[in-house]
Amino acid sequence: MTEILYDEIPSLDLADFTSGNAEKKAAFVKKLGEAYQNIGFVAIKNHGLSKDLQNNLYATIQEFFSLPDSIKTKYEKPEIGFQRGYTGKGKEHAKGRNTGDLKEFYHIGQDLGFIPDTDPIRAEYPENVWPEELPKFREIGLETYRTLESAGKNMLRAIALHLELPEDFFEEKVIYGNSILRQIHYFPIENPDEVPADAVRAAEHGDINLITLLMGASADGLQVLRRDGKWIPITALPDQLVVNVGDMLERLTNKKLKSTIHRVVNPAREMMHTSRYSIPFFMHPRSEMDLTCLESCIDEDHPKQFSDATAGEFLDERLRELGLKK
Ligand SMILES: O=C(O)CCC(=O)C(=O)O
Ligand SMILES: [Fe+2]
Repeated sequence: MTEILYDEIPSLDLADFTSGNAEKKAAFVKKLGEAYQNIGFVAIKNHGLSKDLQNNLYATIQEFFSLPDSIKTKYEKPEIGFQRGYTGKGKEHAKGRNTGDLKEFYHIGQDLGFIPDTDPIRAEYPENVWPEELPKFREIGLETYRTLESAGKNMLRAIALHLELPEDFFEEKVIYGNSILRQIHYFPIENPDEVPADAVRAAEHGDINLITLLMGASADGLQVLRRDGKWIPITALPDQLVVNVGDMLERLTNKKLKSTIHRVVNPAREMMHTSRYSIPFFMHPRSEMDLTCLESCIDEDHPKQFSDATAGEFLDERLRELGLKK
């Protein structure tokens, strides 16, 4: 297949998929499929996340990150691989690197309060961690989590149709899935000479999960690597979410859908003293999901490229590679 080289990521309207108009729905699936077989990224509007909620969440996390390190580290949980609560500056590095990224972040996971007692997945998840300094964080964070999870489910329905699977193929795999809402602060650096010469805000990487939904960031810097080697800046509009394919979906589809490498570059030296905030939602399935390549994505021209693994096994391997798990 000749690859399409986009100069920017395609924009889609999620309402075309959800509004009940069959023609618009089919057109959405086609455009999404084309984008995911090429650049692996789209920007969508009408995703259901209100501007107010986004603003409230940004205001809350800015308040959190401005607390002194001695308070923030109270909410750090190395014993659970930092999967909930705070992760301090420079702790995470991209796969294959040793230099830590110039960021700190805070994780919200699937909240135990919403999972029925009868579902054994409860036992796999740690409790969320809520900073006592910010009483509103819990409500705002969980509402954002649920809204993005529901937008993600719609995107997965469209992906299933593109793969000629039943529309609800992912439904039971993502219910009470291990998704993570990560609020990131790329912190100010007063003296750029004090950080390692090769340290960047986020070194190039592919996301681990099925899909990522990313709220508009507070500043530029995100770039995706096009297949001809050119880095394309992502400039999503304020009303859009960026939604990209992660490594789990790439595995499942035997690379039919592309988990595209991306990074966040440092600003110009004179702007290094400024902060950047961004909030990705990493949509994960339940740990038992089988990521074995779909038979329909394997043929003579596309031999199977991945060994069989469950989502849980794959996640554990990647967390160790990122320095977050021993
Ligand atoms: O900060 C951003 O814009 C993107 C962050 C990202 O790619 C990630 O956390 O996986
Ligand atoms: Fe990413």
